[in-house]
Amino acid sequence: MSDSLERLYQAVIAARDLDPATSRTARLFQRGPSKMAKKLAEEAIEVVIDAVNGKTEAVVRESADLLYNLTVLWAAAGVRPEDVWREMERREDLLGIAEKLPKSAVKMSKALASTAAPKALPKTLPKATASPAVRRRIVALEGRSLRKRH
Ligand SMILES: N=c1c2ncn([C@@H]3O[C@H](COP(=O)(O)OP(=O)(O)OP(=O)(O)O)[C@@H](O)[C@H]3O)c2ncn1[C@@H]1O[C@H](COP(=O)(O)O)[C@@H](O)[C@H]1O
Repeated sequence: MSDSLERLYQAVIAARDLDPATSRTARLFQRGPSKMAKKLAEEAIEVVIDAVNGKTEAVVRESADLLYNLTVLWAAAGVRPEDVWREMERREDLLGIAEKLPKSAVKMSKALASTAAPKALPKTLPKATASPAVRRRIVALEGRSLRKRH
């Protein structure tokens, strides 16, 4: 998928300077980031509505529109696809799966950091039987405390 997105991103960059009368991408660049953001939000809502209504094919089509509008906004914001892949890899290394740090883990790590003697983290992580949320939280805390040691 990342190859397709990277090809699309390059095509969007190339289309930026085309004639807005014939290129939708050039027209989006001409109208600026607020129009791009509006289109991206509209596409996201269309994906949500089609998914809730079980329209799988429509979800596929609208998701392609969503990704197109996302790459346009990335280009306008100076974000490259590889910047996003790097962030996803960082999260995968930290949490084992590419997702944001659970809010509760952030709160817990702040609470632990504020106590005088930080509680020692378990030497070994709980067996895989623990719920993913628990495993992620401990891994996340370990990740944050490791960062703090630098
Ligand atoms: N991948 C896409 C792409 N995906 C979706 N779209 C456009 O995004 C629209 C989907 O958004 P909407 O549902 O809002 O469509 P719409 O309601 O007709 O649009 P508006 O009335 O809101 O303007 C589609 O109708 C397409 O016109 C795309 N337009 C261009 N590309 C690629 O972008 C590159 C540059 O193309 P041009 O913009 O044509 O130069 C090329 O590689 C294209 O393949």
